[in-house]
Amino acid sequence: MERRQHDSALAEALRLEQAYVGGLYERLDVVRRETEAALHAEYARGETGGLRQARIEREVASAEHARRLARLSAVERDLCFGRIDDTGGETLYIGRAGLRDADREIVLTDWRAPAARPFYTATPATPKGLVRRRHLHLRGRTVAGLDDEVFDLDRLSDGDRRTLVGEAALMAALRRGRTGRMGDVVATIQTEQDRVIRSGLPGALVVQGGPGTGKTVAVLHRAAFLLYAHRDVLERRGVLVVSPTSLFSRYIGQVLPSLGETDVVLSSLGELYPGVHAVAADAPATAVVKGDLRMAGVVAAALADRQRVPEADLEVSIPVRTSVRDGVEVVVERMTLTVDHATCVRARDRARNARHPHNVARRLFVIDMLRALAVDEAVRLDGPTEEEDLRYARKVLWSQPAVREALDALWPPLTPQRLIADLLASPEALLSAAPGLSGAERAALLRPHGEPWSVGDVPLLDEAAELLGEDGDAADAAAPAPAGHWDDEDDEDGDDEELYALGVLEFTGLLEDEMMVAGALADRHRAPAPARTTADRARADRRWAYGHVIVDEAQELSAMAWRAVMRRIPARSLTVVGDIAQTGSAAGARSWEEMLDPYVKGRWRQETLTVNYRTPVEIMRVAADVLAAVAPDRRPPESVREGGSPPRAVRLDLGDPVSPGGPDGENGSDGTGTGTGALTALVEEELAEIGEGRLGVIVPDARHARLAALFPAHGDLLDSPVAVLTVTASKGLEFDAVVVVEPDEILTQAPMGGNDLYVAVTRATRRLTVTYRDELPPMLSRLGRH
Ligand SMILES: Nc1ncnc2c1ncn2[C@@H]1O[C@H](COP(=O)(O)OP(=O)(O)OP(=O)(O)O)[C@@H](O)[C@H]1O
Repeated sequence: MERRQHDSALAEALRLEQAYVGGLYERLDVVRRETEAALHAEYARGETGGLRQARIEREVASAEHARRLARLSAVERDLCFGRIDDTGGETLYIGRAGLRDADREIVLTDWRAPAARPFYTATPATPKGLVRRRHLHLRGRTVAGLDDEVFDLDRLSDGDRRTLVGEAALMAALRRGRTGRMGDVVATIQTEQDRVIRSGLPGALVVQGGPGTGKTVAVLHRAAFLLYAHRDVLERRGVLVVSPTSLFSRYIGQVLPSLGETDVVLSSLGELYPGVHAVAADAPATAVVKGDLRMAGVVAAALADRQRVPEADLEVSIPVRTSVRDGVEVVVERMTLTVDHATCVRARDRARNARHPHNVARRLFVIDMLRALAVDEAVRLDGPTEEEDLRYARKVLWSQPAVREALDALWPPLTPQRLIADLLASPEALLSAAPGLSGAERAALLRPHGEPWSVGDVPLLDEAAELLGEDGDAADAAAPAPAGHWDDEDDEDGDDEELYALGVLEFTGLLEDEMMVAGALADRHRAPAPARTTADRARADRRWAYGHVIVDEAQELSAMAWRAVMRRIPARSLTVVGDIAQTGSAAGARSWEEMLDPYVKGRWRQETLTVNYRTPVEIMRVAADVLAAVAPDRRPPESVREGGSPPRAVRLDLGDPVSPGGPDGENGSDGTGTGTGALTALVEEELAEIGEGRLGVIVPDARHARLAALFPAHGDLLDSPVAVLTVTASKGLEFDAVVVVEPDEILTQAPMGGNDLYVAVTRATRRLTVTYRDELPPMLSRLGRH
């Protein structure tokens, strides 16, 4: 009887909610059509013609309509996912976007609006004025189910004073199989995550949290929140999300678009320098040296070494008379022009002291040297030495290949790639530029020309680019310029911007850092052209100054990488997310202070996430043992999932890591397996257990190539049912089932091996299996008991 009553009440509630939600979708359709019409009207007014100002205004309006349309399309799925009723009888529906009806009344509240906040923060203990929170589950445009939490303090027992928000909806979300891509969690954001998401824009926020605490997902929602709350600034200046690998960038790539935000730049560390896609990792010893802040001085010294003066006077032999014989021009008389050593030194010092980037300062050097050559030529030929004549003579001299060659040898036009590749390939160049490094450190840096760039090279390239001026400057500096152009040392239009930039530098303390010259910063603040999106422009421009930067898995960044990141955010508005206990890179962070204090000393705030939404309690106990062994002062997060299958260890002999092949037998009768066949069988077994989900095989680096070949991925690795990964590549990812191969080798393969093992055993949402040949490491002994 009671059951029947409940069912009919539920049916009635669903009917009412369907009526409301149906109305919201109708309204969404109307707004979309209106926006489409406005966009077409803008196009119809023509893209050309009219005053420049009017044209720009039209372009801006079109871009705004197009962005709005993209946002409205993105919110179709789960448009409305919640409802709150307060003690005053008010009801609000919460959704992915805000909507107003034809009378401008709010019918759907954007999840980011302040009014929506109680939906995420009310708990039975602190109901924030709510009497009920309802989660709506949609299938397409149909309301398929709902979960209610009624806040009735009188009925609250101590045990009920849980802090999980919308527990039923949360658990339903967590139970879903992994799709290979991270999804948004807008309907089930938890209170501690909400605090991170809505923390203010200015300054540096550090989000520290153990594995699976939703750091990544929370900061992506934070990006969407900041764009909503500060759209004016951030749409112009852009938001950058830096991730450790491009695999991880792809893994998280869907979250912001699903929240209606498509204009955010996602970049891996190896892609931070436009035009380079570095994926290679350096050996730990190399990574440590390359990541050390002393490398900034080494790059500067390497550049200074390329600004030379001849040991004695400069002598250049140029043709003065030629004649044509048999149709070929031959030189019949040459003349040697000289610039004395002291003048060469003066020209070099003057160019250096101007404090312009190398490729810009080169112009000063070349002008001075050409002038000296022109004077010498005039003296030798008894020619005129009026300024006008010298200017002409300079131009003629610059067209002489011998002159160009001589000056290029002293102050060459350089690209960052050329400077760094030349430096790292030459023991002599390294010795000269890095006398402060030990012999072993210099040896660790050496690499042959032509090797692919490593992720650790990217900050060096960035450093070089900052000192050289942009690539375009190298081309300009190499090309002959009209004499008049080279006389103008300053770009007058840039003066105001340069003053503003100086102000910014002083404010942020960068002036003391001398990390960038004001001219370079001024370029970053010049008014944008309206045609391309902010993200497009920012992505292509190494010197872009972002409005906000989010750094995920931030513990992996070296000190040099931080320098490159900070350069992109002169206003120092950034969110830093990570877990010091998961640091895998030997050049990575041991503490947040160590990495951040050089830039924002005493001016950063920290939030800590404490609840693990990924790893079930049973697996987390194993992870906690690992953590206790490698970082006894850190506490693991508390898991909300229970009832996962018990994690297990399986003895499995895969042969030697380096020798190809190894035994190829099947499972032994005692449950011990040998060979890759046994691993394949184990993976099949696990796949059968998880049904639709994904499985990750996490392996020691030395075994990766051979084991990855057993499970070839067709297309993107993330879409494949089985992904074989090194620990570094698995960072930040998660799978329904995980098989960790040879934990002993993971522990010993790198200085931070303990942290790596902690990462590996915390990637599973449901099942964990560890395979080993000889002995389980003592910190995994709990597994041996299963
Ligand atoms: N509020 C939430 N509602 C639903 N799912 C959530 C919530 N918070 C986190 N999750 C899920 O928990 C999992 C872990 O989240 P996430 O990857 O962001 O954690 P993390 O702290 O970055 O982990 P790690 O440090 O191990 O990389 C993801 O599947 C995420 O969707």
